[in-house]
Amino acid sequence: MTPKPSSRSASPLARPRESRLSMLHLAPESLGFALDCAGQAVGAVRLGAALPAALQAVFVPAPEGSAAAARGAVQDIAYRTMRRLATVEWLIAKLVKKAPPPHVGHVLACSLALLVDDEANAAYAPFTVVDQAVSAIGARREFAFAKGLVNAVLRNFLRERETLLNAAQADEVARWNYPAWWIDAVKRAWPDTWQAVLAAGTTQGPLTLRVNARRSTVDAYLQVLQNHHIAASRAGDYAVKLDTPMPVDRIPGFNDGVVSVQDAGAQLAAQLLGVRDGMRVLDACAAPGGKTGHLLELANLQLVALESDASRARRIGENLQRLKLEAEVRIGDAGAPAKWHDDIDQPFDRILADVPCSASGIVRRHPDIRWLRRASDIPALVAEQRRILDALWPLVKSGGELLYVTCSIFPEEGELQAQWFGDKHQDAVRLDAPGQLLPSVARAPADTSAGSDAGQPAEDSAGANSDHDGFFYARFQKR
Ligand SMILES: C[S@@+](CC[C@H](N)C(=O)[O-])C[C@H]1O[C@@H](n2cnc3c(N)ncnc32)[C@H](O)[C@@H]1O
Repeated sequence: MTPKPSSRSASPLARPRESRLSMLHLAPESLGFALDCAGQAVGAVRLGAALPAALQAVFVPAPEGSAAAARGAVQDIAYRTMRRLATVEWLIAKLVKKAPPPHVGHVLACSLALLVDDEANAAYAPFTVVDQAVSAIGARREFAFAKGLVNAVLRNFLRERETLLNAAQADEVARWNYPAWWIDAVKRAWPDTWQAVLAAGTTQGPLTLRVNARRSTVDAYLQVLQNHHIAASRAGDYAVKLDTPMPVDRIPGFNDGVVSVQDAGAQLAAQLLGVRDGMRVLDACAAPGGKTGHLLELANLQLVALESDASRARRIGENLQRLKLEAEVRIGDAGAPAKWHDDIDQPFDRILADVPCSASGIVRRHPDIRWLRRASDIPALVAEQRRILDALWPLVKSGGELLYVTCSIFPEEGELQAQWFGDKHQDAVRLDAPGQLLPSVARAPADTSAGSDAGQPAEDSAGANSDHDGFFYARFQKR
């Protein structure tokens, strides 16, 4: 789920007039321009905005013609910075005596995020980063005074790089790049594998495709990719993982609906529901429609796709249009069926309850989530998930099934929730399902580093040594 802007800060993207930035005099294709824009996006996330919305807000006023040239670089820098935010904020605190103005701090954070990788993996040469960061700060009239500071901080970092990065390891937050409450929660939940779970979440997820079963097979599609000289491998019954991510419009067959982008762990949902032609199915929290599309690829269904957020619901239609498939899209609250379900006599054969959750299992694709969530969000989400489950259960036909799904790694939203449901609903029989899938990163056989999936099963239900996000699956049948 793409995280929504936090309700705590009503409009983190709207700057008060007095804090608006002055004109930026930089070429849109320069690294300095990208650092400035990424710095603005990081600043918005720090005020509570979701990163995709923050990036969108940065691009809107960008000079004409700059979007295409700069968008990729800005996005890449902002996402990298989110994954290393605690490390770079720790470094800034070490390297400056007095906290700089927020925009200067955010540009510094983005610049350091480009410098912490060793030179072999770095996206830009270190001195280019320093030079362009200084230009970015100098190009805003109100911050030009801080050019010397930015130059000194970045050069000092490069001089003391190893010592500083080693010292950062002693600070858990700076080392793992999650808030302290999150690190504690993962340690409590997964005492034997917590390091691998945290490390997996700071990698960049692969580009995984779902092959449309109506149009092709994994083997046939791998052949198509090979003909296009695109390296890829099987990652599940319908899943293909590209060795190198690429824009979707360059992926063969994407625009025609032969494949969709979907994580290998997420692809299990439609398979676990065991849908057959003619079934009546409710996809209860459906937007943007990833799992809706998969269900319809597997069988001819009477499918109701329910979503509470009208703007997100539009994306279900867009996705299905590309796949040339149809569902009945309804806007409504899954926790209040009386408002959208008037066919009381027609219960469902299958219900997919892909409920709102912490999204803690998909942080490698949405690295901002960890900085937006608060520990107090978890009990609120647990209560909401229970409300939705209680309301949906009466809509399941006798002999029918409900699949409970979260993209969370916290047991409160996973196994504990499934146990609560089974205890409460005596007519619910728990069926076989994967339970908790922890995020895993495919690795070479000899790799036993902390960043590998050490401590996790070598093989799981998403495929042998596959590379997938974190999910929880529980399946219940009504007696
Ligand atoms: C995890 S996402 C669903 C992802 C979707 N199943 C897919 O595979 O593309 C959860 C969705 O539930 C929606 N939602 C949240 N609360 C809801 C409610 N009470 N009733 C219906 N939908 C809800 C959110 O807006 C969000 O789009």
